[in-house]
Amino acid sequence: MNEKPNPKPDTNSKPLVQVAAAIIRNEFGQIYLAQRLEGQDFAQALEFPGGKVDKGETPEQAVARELEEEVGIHILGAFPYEHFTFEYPTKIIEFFFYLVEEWIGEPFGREGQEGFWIEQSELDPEQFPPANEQLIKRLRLEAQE
Ligand SMILES: Nc1nc2c([nH]c(=O)n2[C@@H]2O[C@H](COP(=O)(O)OP(=O)(O)OP(=O)(O)O)[C@@H](O)[C@H]2O)c(=O)[nH]1
Ligand SMILES: [Mg+2]
Repeated sequence: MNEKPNPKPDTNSKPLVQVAAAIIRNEFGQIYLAQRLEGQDFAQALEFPGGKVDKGETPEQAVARELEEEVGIHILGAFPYEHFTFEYPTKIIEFFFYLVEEWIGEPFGREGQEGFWIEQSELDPEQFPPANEQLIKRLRLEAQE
């Protein structure tokens, strides 16, 4: 065959995954974070609770379901905060991050993961998966306003 080399990286073969996650913020301006478990990608990293959007679900439905499953809270509202895609070596993720400030229940690691409340101004991008960098920077900046 006489195919020309393709100068662009072959991103088309990577699966595209939609992920919905929440910035859960309490009245003291602290944010609830979970620590990813052994066996998950980016194990030990901090994350915003959430997960993959299922077939037939909207991202908003997904974030509500994931928060019930992972941290045991029932959210009363979710406001779109950031929407972006990030390319990992093996997949491309489309992220839907929501700000959640009203919920019923007290978040805890329902799947055995550790949970922490951290001051918004003290979030550290290095503790999160690489996709979160810009988001963490924005949250830190907004905490100083
Ligand atoms: N939940 C969550 N996932 C994130 C964040 N940042 C980030 O890169 N991810 C990535 O997004 C993907 C979503 O993952 P997940 O493991 O939470 O998905 P899930 O809850 O549906 O879990 P499962 O696949 O074990 O059923 C993972 O590849 C994860 O590394 C984040 O802040 N929160
Ligand atoms: Mg998850």
